[in-house]
Amino acid sequence: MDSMPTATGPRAGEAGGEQGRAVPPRPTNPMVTPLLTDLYQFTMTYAYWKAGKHQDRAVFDLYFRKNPFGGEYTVFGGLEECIRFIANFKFEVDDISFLRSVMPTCEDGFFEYLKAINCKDVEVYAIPEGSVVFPKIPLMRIEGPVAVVQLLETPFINLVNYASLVTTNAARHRLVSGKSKTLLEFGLRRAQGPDGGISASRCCYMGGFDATSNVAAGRLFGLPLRGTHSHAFVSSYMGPDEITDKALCRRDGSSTCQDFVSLVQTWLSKIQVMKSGVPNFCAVALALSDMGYKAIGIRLDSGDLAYLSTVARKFFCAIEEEFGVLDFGKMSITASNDLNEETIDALNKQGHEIDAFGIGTYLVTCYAQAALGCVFKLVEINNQPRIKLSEDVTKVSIPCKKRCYRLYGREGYPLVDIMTGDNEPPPKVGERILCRHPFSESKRAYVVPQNVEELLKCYWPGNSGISPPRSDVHNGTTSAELPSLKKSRERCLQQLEQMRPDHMRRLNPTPYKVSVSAKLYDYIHFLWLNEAPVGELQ
Ligand SMILES: Nc1ncnc2c1ncn2[C@@H]1O[C@H](COP(=O)(O)OP(=O)(O)OP(=O)(O)O)[C@@H](O)[C@H]1O
Ligand SMILES: O=P(O)(O)OC[C@H]1O[C@H](OP(=O)(O)OP(=O)(O)O)[C@H](O)[C@@H]1O
Ligand SMILES: O=C(O)c1cccnc1
Ligand SMILES: [Mg+2]
Repeated sequence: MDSMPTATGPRAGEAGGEQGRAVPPRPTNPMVTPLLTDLYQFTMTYAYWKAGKHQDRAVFDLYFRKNPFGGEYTVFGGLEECIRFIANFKFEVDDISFLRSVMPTCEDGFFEYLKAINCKDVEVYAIPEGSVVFPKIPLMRIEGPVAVVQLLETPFINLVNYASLVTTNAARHRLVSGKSKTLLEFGLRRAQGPDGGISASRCCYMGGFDATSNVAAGRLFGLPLRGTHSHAFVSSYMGPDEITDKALCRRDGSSTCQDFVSLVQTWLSKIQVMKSGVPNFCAVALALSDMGYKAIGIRLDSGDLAYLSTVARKFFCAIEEEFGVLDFGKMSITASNDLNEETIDALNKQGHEIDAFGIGTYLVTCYAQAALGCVFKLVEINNQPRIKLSEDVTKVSIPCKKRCYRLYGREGYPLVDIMTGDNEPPPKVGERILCRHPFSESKRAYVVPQNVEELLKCYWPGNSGISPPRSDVHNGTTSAELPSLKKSRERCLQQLEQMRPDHMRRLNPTPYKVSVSAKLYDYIHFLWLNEAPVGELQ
């Protein structure tokens, strides 16, 4: 379990010790409580209870239907917060009082039932956070008493939807920038409220950013913090005369320069050729260098960033050459100002000398696409498969409790994801398997996998959860530990790199194949025909 501190109070079960196991902390945002759901979930829970079917064993899949940003991949985020949520799922006394006031016709027995609800009978299987994922494949499979799991629909989608969207956005910015660039998330001021800002900082780090300017997120998640300074700071000085304490001690403490400002001005007189802040920066950097300090660099925040970065780099290199200041030419150049994938792509095409991009508004608001559109669909109840039909074939759900695998080809690339029925034997390395498009009869392919990866792992009850003692093996899958944020970031970067490049390109990327086994295909279409009414023409 991630050992990040939380600002929201003690870990559930902390006092009791729960057999000495570590326990997932509360959700990062204290607003994430069992009331953070839609009213209709309570209406349905009441109806399940009233009908005596609240304990029916249900299986729901959480998935999305289409990749965002015109791309052909998504990065999964938000799992840890879901696990924190169910680990601490409990109605407080005043939650119950409030629910009584909004559901005045419900019997006392229903509220007694709600009071006693927790998630000890719920199981959550999920793809590890930070994984590259595709439409239709369940990101999470949630099993448990139908009335309880129904209450999880809204908060789970809420926790996964934006997290996955912004992680994907961050990953896309990483891919267009290239591995060698430093990416700084500067979005807090433009994020959709405090929660948008905090979640964005965590997710952008997971999606491949290096650091954030968001101090609260730095503290909550242990993220690297970085920052420069703004125009206000520069323009707050009317002139050098304002600087009263002019002394600067050498870095090694050996002596003190009584008038550092004059030292800077001497340098400035030697290099003043460019009409910008760059010579000012260089004069200070050179004077600092005299005193044994090393300046870090500049940030460009307006104008033509490709041109200005090139001019600044030339200036730095000329100074290195002229005055023999080692590595002055390698001074870091950060750029910001309404950057996004397109502008970074344009800068790359023009050629530039930027080392670090500071990206805010377009990144955290997910300006190019507002939501991912995750859904939570019932796929089985009391071992009976359920299917949701729709005129729109992309909206037909894939029934049954399923297992999901990623099959890798000879060159090491993932070739296809495949869903099978829960009881089907898993695909085997070196054994040919038929992969079928779930809805299009003619689309199918044989695959001989060189590697088979099972995608869904059991995260709840986890082997570090507050869940009651029970076998750590569920459905043949050993409970997985939630990885640290750093590990999820590594997973994300490694998986992005492992994908075939044509799936990842920005323009007209090739769709990655998502399939079902032949057996599941037949079963889906059998159910479909069974459930779809036959029309009558007159
Ligand atoms: N070389 C470039 N190629 C493509 N886009 C660029 C380039 N340089 C900067 N941009 C982008 O062009 C836009 C310029 O913004 P804007 O019109 O506000 O100009 P500005 O120079 O920032 O003005 P101001 O100084 O008033 O803020 C920004 O979105 C920036 O990221
Ligand atoms: O541009 P973003 O990608 O959102 O990145 C963050 C921006 O926030 C700051 O300025 P701000 O936008 O507050 O003021 P400015 O536009 O007047 O510089 C900073 O200088 C960046 O430009
Ligand atoms: O540190 C910076 O340069 C910064 C931080 C937030 C927003 N804009 C810039
Ligand atoms: Mg701006």
